Parts: sequence; structure tokens; C-alpha cells
Amino acid sequence: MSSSEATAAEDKRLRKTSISDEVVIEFDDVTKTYNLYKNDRGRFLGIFNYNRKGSFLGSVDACKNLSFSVKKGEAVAFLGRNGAGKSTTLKMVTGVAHPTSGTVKVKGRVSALLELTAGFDMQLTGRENIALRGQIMGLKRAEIKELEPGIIEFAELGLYIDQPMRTYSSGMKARLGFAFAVAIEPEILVVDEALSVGDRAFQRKCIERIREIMMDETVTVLFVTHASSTAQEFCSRGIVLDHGQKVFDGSINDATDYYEKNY
Ligand SMILES: Nc1ncnc2c1ncn2[C@@H]1O[C@H](COP(=O)(O)OP(=O)(O)OP(=O)(O)O)[C@@H](O)[C@H]1O
Repeated sequence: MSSSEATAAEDKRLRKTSISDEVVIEFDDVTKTYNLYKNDRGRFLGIFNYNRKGSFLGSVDACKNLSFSVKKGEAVAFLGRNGAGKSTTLKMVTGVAHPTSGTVKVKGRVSALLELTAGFDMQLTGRENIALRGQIMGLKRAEIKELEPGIIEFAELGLYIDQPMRTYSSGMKARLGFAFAVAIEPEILVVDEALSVGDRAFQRKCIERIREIMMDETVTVLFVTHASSTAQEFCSRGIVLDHGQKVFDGSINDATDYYEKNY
């Protein structure tokens, strides 16, 4: 076997290779603008275009004229410096943020390993929050009941599963968030590399689980990173963002080269 064949074989072993032609994520000329105000009162009044007191400070385009599409089964790394617009892009995929102009189309069940504890009701127990999150995601009661034991087991919460979440440590909350996100068999998985869940032992377990999902050929993965070997290990494609704009889109090796040379 020649060295290029050996490299190709190695690539095949590590990265997802069967990518379908079906487009599951499409950004068309997307701009996301955040307005900045002196204080929360100004921000609130800004919603009604009422800012006579001059609390409007300016605006930031977190994403600017961003267009790209992702096919089912692709694993794409988003590279860029702090503030480049990576999180904002992913938030528009998960539906937490909406474009100021342009369109975002997403097809399939999205699971986000970003802000794991957002949306939990701290007065409810862990078990009740599983049901609540399931309902919000449109799952049927029977489906939630089926997922529940696996989530509880993965989160390792013991008796705390029936205690109000306000009594949980921050690591315990994140563990439940992670366990839920990976239990629902996502079709699109959004991962922030900076994600930290619980202690070291639990983090190892999470990384293992993320690896398993990422290797599933039918799952589309979006991965946020500051250029790392993990992205090269799992992703076949890299998109480099700079001040909200796409400045490179190509194979992961070319993308990390571009990023390392230019930033
Ligand atoms: N809610 C918000 N209100 C105002 N500005 C925001 C908001 N969210 C993001 N921004 C701004 O938008 C820009 C892009 O931010 P974003 O979080 O998407 O960058 P990032 O590439 O994920 O950065 P990092 O690597 O630091 O996580 C930054 O200038 C940031 O300050």
C-alpha cells in the first residue's frame, strides 16, 4: 500500500465517509445583527424603536451575509477567533436565535450540546424536567417514559432525580442536560468543543458518547472549535468565520491550514 493509500485508509477509519445528497441545513445570505444599548431599560425600549434618550450605542453584525449548506451525514467544524460568530451561527441552527435578514432552513431533530442547563425549571425535579423538555421537543408521553431510564442512568443522579433541581450542583444540572441531549437520538448534533460537563470521569464518558454519535453516518454534526486536532479527527469539512463572514469553506485539512496561517 502506498503512503497516500494508507493516509486515505486512515481518513476513512476516523471520519464519516457516506454523505448523502440531501441538504439538511441551509443558510441563505444570513445576517444577524445585535443592537447594543447603555442598559436593560434602553434595550427594552429599543424593542419598540423608542430610544429618544439616546441609549442606543450601536450594532454588531455577529453573522454577515452567511451562505452555506450542509448535507446529511456531514461533519463540519466551524473555526474562528473569539467573537467570529460561531456560537451565533449554531444558535440559529438550534432555533435559539433568529436571523435579522436572510433565511435559515433546518431539517431534522436537533440536539445541542451548548447551553445544557438552559430551559430547566429549578423548582421541578429532574424527572419532571425530563418530561417537560420532552414535551417541548414534541415527544409523546410514552416516548418520554421510554427514554427516561436511560437518561437517569447516564446522568448518575441517584436519589436526586426526584429532588427539585435547585438542590443540584451545577455539574449535576449539566449532567442531566447532557444525558437528555444525547438520549433523543439526534439527527443533527451541535457541539461546542469548550463544553465541560461535571468532573473528569463524567467528561470522559461524555466524550465517548459524543464520539459514538459523531461516527454514526446518518447524523449530521456541527462542531465549534478554535482549530484543534479533535476537529481534524472527526470532521471532513471546515468553515472559517471572521467577523461574522465566511472566509474559507473546504476540506478540514485545508481549513485548519488556512486558519493557522492567517490567525
Ligand atoms: N446577545 C448578544 N448581544 C450583543 N452582542 C452579541 C450577543 N451575542 C453575541 N454578540 C456579539 O456577536 C459577535 C459574535 O459572537 P459569537 O458568540 O457568535 O462569537 P464566537 O465565535 O462564538 O466567539 P467565542 O469563540 O468567543 O465563543 C461578538 O462580537 C459578540 O460580542
